Amino acid sequence: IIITDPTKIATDYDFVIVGGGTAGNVVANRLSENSNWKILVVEAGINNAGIEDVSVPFLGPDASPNKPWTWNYTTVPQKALNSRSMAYQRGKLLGGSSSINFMIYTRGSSDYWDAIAKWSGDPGWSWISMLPYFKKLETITPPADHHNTTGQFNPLVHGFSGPLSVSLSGFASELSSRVINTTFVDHADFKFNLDVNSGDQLGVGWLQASINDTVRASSAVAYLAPQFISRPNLHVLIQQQVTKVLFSTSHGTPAAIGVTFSAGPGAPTFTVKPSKEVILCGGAIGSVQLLMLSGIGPPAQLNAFNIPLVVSSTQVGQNLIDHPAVFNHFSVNAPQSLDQLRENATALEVAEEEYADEGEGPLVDTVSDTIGFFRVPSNNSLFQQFPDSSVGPKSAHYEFLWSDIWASFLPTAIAPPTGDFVTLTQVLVAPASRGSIVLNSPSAFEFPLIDPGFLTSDYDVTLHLLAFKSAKQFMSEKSWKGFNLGLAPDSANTNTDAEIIQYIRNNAVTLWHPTGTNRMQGVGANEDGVVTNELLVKGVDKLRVVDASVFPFIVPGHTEATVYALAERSADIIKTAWA
Ligand SMILES: Cc1cc2nc3c(=O)[nH]c(=O)nc-3n(C[C@H](O)[C@H](O)[C@H](O)COP(=O)(O)OP(=O)(O)OC[C@H]3O[C@@H](n4cnc5c(N)ncnc54)[C@H](O)[C@@H]3O)c2cc1C
Repeated sequence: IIITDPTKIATDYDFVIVGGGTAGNVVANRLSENSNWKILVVEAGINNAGIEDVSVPFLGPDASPNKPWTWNYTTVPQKALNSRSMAYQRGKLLGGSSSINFMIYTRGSSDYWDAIAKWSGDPGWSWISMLPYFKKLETITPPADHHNTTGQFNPLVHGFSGPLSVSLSGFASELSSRVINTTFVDHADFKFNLDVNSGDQLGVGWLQASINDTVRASSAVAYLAPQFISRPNLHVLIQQQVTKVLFSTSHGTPAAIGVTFSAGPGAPTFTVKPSKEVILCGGAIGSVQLLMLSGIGPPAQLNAFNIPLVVSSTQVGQNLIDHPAVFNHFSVNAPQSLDQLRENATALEVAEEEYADEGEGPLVDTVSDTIGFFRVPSNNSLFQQFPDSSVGPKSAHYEFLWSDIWASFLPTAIAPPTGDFVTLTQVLVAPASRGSIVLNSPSAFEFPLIDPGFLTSDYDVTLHLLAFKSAKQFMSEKSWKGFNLGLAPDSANTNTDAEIIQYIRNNAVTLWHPTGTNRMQGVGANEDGVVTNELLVKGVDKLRVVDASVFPFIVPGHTEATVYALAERSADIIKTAWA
């Protein structure tokens, strides 16, 4: 049941989940499988239903920022990016960021999950233990054009009956054939990978996306589908922001007993008290801010705003990791490129009609349909200066995505009015730089200060430089002769290493993957983690965090699939704890 009037909620909940985003809806769905438990989700944003920008895959980049359904954060000036600030939006609607993201579905590598298991001392986080959760959460669905997908993914490592639809591209482009062709006829560095989600991610393969036929599959679409949201024991309250977690401190360890929430500054404040647990699923920014406002965080920061300390937890808001990306534009000899959709209103109308009438055409797809993961060779001099940042020998340092259009998230990289382009996006998936989130106000309605610390490690600058050279090499292989006409003017001044580095500092943007700000406790780690391996907040009872903030390091890939799997396992942990 979706509730909009806060006075209509019940008084006898077992669990209160803060945030109906990617993780929150998974946990709500799984806990409400037990009809003896009553669940309340409190979501700050609006309902996702009926928003076109949020549903049509091709419009993904238009779903944010500065929409009524986004948290319009910006970063502080990034000193290693020539002091640029950038938009740092998150989804503020049911589905959270899974309702506004680009639907790229990557699980990371087996190394990644094994590294979390080792870090936390919990074998339940290992690849072998998490693979069943990935299978449980997904249903591989046919692409919109119903082409034969044999040889484009490995069905043995996938699920076919989970809530979340995952599919391959449903609109064939000349670009993707060239990308895949490069792996067969060209350089050995660029090998084909049948399935980058098999645990072995290295190489180039077909991209899997959280799309169901012609529409986005978000955690709201999947986990709050009619058959689930109709459960009488699952209540989802929208447009109410949780402002504080309440603790009982009467005896021994403080225990979370409830939360307060409100529609905004000046609006009435309400309280709800579940009998079992409060579960924070507010995301890597929201959950951090809420913990601090509730008295859990670095004491000096809380003191600065006169917030009474409940538990000193120095790592809340620290260890912010994100993926910096550079969108490289190549002029191409491809009159059929998707650039026509942004240059020619009639072409866009035709595509919209094709989408509406037949469920086909370019609008069924997200920004890319191929993806590649690569390592810098171990004999590179970089590793004489710096330790290897990758999570293991089978894991990438950088990633490529190819788009059949001029794509950019930089206000200054404006698309030329005419011409055809390929965007090769290079992403640093194993960055060494770390940032932080700190409070800026004691009010829940003021944004915290967000500093991803992009490229503050020189190691990351060199990795991006190497990735850029590798991107140019890829685009000059035999398969691209006559097609690739060279770098577009915005990246033409990149002949020397110094020029490339300047170009990277001027052009790097976020891929919106903030991770790690409430990280799990490491076994024997010198520094304190915020949550245990079972995601309980250390130092208090009956409070958990289940979202992208708990990962101790960042996935070499995109974050949504990892959050879905994390939430699936967390639901099992919670069910076992209260069995
Ligand atoms: C523009 C963009 C593009 C992206 N592209 C991709 C991609 O292509 N592939 C990919 O894998 N990942 C992508 N990501 C990242 C991915 O979507 C996120 O990492 C993931 O969805 C995070 O899940 P979460 O559950 O941690 O947080 P979210 O999904 O953000 O959920 C948090 C929820 O909590 C709510 N909330 C927060 N605070 C409160 C509060 N105090 N009270 C009540 N509610 C609250 C929020 O409104 C939100 O609904 C992208 C993200 C963005 C923003």
